[in-house]
Amino acid sequence: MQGEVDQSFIQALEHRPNLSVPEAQGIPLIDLSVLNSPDNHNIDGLVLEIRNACKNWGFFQVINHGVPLEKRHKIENASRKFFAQPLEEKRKVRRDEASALGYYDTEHTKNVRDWKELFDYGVQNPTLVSASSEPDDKEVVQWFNRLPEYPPEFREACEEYAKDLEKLAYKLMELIALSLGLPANSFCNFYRDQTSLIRLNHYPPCPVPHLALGVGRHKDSGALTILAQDDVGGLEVKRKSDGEWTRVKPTPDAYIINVGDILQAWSNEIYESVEHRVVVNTEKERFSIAFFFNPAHYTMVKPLDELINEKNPAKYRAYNWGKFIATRMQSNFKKLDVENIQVHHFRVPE
Ligand SMILES: O=C(O)CCC(=O)C(=O)O
Ligand SMILES: [Fe+2]
Repeated sequence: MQGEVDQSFIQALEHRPNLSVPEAQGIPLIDLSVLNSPDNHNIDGLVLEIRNACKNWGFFQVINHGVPLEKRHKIENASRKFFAQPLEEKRKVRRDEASALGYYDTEHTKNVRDWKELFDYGVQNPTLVSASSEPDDKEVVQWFNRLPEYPPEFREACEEYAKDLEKLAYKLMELIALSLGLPANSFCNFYRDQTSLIRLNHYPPCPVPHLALGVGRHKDSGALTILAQDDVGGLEVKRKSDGEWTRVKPTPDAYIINVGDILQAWSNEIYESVEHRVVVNTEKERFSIAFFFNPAHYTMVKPLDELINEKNPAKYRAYNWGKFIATRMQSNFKKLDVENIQVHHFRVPE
C-alpha cells in the first residue's frame, strides 16, 4: 500500500498513530446554559470549571453554547457540497501569495503533508495583516475572502456562522479572563481588527491511516480555537497528566475548545496550549470546522501586566502577531527545511 501513496504524507516512525487508542472519557464537558438565563448571575461555579479545564487539560467541550444548530448544519452542508466538487473547481478559489484565504490541499504540518483539504474564510473582510516578516516593514496588506460559485449559499452560511461563533468566542474569553482573576473584558481590545478565521476541513478516507495523519501533531498558534467535529471521530489530544494520545469522542452539537499559544503567553503559562492531531481511517471521510479566534495583526503578544510581578516575572518576550503570521506564511510558500516559528522561540529562559 505504502508504495501507492506519495512519500510526503508518511510520518516518521515515532509520530505514527496507534489506531486502537481508547476514547478519552476525561475531557471536561461544560454546560454554558447559565450564561443564557437572564435571572441567574451566579457564574462563579462556571468560572471555576473553566479554570480547572484550562489548567488541567487545555481542552474541553461546551454544550448549551448558544450557537443555533441550524446555522451549524447550514455551514456543514455548504462545506460538504463545496468539497464534493472536482479539484479544478476548488482550485479556482485557491490560496496564493496575495491572500492566504481560500482553498488549499497541500497543507504541511512540521514538514509532513496532511491528509486533508481545507478552505479558510476570514471573519473580517478584508483581514488586515503585515505585508512581510521584516520587523521594520510597516506595510499592511488586505486578505479578501474568496468565494466559490458553488454552492450558492456558501457566503451566507459562512457569514452567519462567523457572527455566531464570534459571540461564543467573546463569551469564552470573558470567562477565561474571570478565571484568571481579571476583569471580564480584559481581552476585548485585542480583537478590534481581529485576524480570526473559519477553517473548513475535509479528511478523505486514507489507504494508509497507520502511516499518515489528517493533521500532524501541532499546537494552535492563535488565542483560542472553537472546533465542530462530525460524528466520525479522529481528533486526538496529548493528555497533560500522562502525555498519552487520547481520542476526543464526538458529542453531538458540542464545541471543542482549546487554549492556543497566544493565551499561553497572555496568561504567563497559567494555561498552556496542548498538542493535538487528527487520525484518519480507510472507510469514512471526516469533516470539521475550526474557528480560530485571533487578535489584530498589530498586537504585541506578551503576558498581561496584572499576571506578572517580581515573584512571577514574564515568561515571554513580547512578539508581534502580524510578523508571526507573516513568518509562518513565508515558510509555507518556501517550504523551508527548518522548524516553523513557534511561541517557544519567545520564551524567556528560566
Ligand atoms: O479537524 C480537527 O479535528 C482538528 C483540526 C485542527 O487541529 C486544526 O485545524 O488546527
Ligand atoms: Fe489544531
